[in-house]
Amino acid sequence: MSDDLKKQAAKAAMQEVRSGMRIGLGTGSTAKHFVDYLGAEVANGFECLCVPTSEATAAQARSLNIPLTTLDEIDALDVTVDGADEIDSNQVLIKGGGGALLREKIVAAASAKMVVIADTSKIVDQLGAFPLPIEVNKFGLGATTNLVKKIMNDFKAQGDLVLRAGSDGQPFETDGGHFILDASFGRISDAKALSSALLEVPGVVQHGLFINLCAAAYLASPEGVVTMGETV
Ligand SMILES: O=C[C@H](O)[C@H](O)[C@H](O)COP(=O)(O)O
Repeated sequence: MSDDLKKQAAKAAMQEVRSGMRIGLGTGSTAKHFVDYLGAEVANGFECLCVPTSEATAAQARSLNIPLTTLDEIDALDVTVDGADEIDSNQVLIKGGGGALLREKIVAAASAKMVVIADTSKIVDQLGAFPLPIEVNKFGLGATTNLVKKIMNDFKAQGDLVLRAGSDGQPFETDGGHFILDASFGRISDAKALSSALLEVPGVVQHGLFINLCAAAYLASPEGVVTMGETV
């Protein structure tokens, strides 16, 4: 997706925020543009209190003087704006391509409204072409991997399960100190059942299926920004 389309989606979603709001800040190359736009507004006197979904977003927000807090200091947010790897017509998402899915899901669930920003290439008829990120505890990695493989088999996955590697070739470590398994399903026909099955595995911390969390989406195409769900 072109950077310009990411910017257009992020700019369009700025209409979701008002001065005085408590805002969740997503992670990734699209969310980064939203944080830039928000930072420009803050420089002009816009007031907000924000919770970042990753250390990377926190660093960016601090550099822009965006006031930050935590979900220990406040227990609810008005809105969260975040990217996605896939979105279907029911606004079910796959997220976690950047490894931030756990904090992203915690922040989205604490928000009155989650807004997705992406380009229209992220819209899919059926979820699953993008490998599903599954965040797992380091302890018992082999046993957890076997149980996840069994679930993939039960759900007729068409691809492999891969331990994500970082740029140094070592296993990628999340902000929470966990590993990520990327599960290539090919197609996911029952996201709810898959979610439940994965969460039954003791070593699975969380997965990247976001169900009943996304309320609205701004999706940019070369022809303009289309919306899904309850935009303002
Ligand atoms: O862990 C990362 C997040 O879920 C991202 O929001 C997602 O991967 C989309 O990222 P991008 O906007 O860079 O395509």
